Amino acid sequence: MVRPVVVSVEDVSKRFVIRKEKSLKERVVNRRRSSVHKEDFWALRDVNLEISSGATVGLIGPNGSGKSTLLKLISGIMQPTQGSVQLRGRLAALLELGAGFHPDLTGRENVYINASILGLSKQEIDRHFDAIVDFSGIEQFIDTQVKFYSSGMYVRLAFAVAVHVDPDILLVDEVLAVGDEPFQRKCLERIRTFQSDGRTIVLVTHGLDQVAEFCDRAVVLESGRVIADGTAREGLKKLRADFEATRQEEASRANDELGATPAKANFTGIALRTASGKDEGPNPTIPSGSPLVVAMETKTDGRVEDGVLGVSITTPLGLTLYSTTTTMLGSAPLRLEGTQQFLFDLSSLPLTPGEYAVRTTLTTSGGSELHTVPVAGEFSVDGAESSRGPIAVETVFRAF
Ligand SMILES: Nc1ncnc2c1ncn2[C@@H]1O[C@H](COP(=O)(O)OP(=O)(O)OP(=O)(O)O)[C@@H](O)[C@H]1O
Repeated sequence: MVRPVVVSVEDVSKRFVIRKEKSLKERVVNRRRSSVHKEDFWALRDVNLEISSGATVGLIGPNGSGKSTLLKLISGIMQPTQGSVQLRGRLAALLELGAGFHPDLTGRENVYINASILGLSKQEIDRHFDAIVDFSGIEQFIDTQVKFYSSGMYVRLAFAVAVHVDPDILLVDEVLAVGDEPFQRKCLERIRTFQSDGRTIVLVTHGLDQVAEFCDRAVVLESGRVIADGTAREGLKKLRADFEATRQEEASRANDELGATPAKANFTGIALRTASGKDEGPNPTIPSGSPLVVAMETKTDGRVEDGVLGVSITTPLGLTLYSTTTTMLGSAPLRLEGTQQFLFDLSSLPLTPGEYAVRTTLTTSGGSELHTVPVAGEFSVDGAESSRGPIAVETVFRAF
């Protein structure tokens, strides 16, 4: 079934003008000119996005990549500098704290104003009012001015309004994270109900587990551009790889700043071998409980006297299921020099059917990182599905 497009973002760019105070010297030299520099800053560049009805989309990316700005453009509280945004259906948005509610008005007054902006009549709001207050759990404070609310109370009321106005499209910015655990769970349950009702949800979050759990699509932003748009798994993989690359760059910059010249040791090849002993290409499939060999080649410029190799099995989203190192296995520190080969022979992997990844690490015995490959290989485990969770346990059921 082809689902209609309900959010269409076409060639959208957003420019902010940033004002920077001039230094005292600049002001003295240029006395007649204004005391501020103005600079253009493009928070979004050429963004194209079509979201179909019923989709749950996660907008992810590093800090400052433009996620909240994109959500504000979709919600209409901000206009694009270039391009256009089109919507079909009633929209409710939970944006950054402070947007939407008037601080000097009470919770009750804000519920009426907010819900009427979102398209409900006075009678409809009267009908939903008790349910909204009940969902928010802040009945005691409903006649208090919202400027005295804690951020969690604020979000509770805002979320309660948003989900009671019967929206076709729900936009949620990171705000949910400020609610306490029981309230977050309640919100996520409500989001699940929204999904099964076939409503459209766009979620900005740094909670990558939430994206894995809820979203059928992930859009990755970086410096205002869409760098990946696909399944949640593809998006998360791309983002994690980027975070890892940034982390490694920062670590090497920190080393440079310290004037340290660490020996350069790298993985130059990694292969997964199954019981057959052959290299089975990049994505082998093994039966549950069977062995896997991780073979690796390293190359070292100079010499490392105390190398430690590590291997981990992770889920595709990076959760570690198993991890070991040469030290943990009782091996003495490795002398790394030139090109060398090593292997870890994992004699039995009791995993349930699914997809998994292998991470490899190379450090010194003091813990300094030499090279990490977050996804050095991927493999699948096949077999009958008789349980949930990653570990395969042979279980027999008997009735008496
Ligand atoms: N009103 C504004 N005026 C000037 N610059 C702004 C404005 N709003 C956002 N920006 C800038 O635009 C960029 C993108 O901001 P945005 O809040 O969309 O990022 P984000 O991906 O949501 O970040 P985070 O993960 O930190 O919430 C940032 O560099 C931010 O400083």
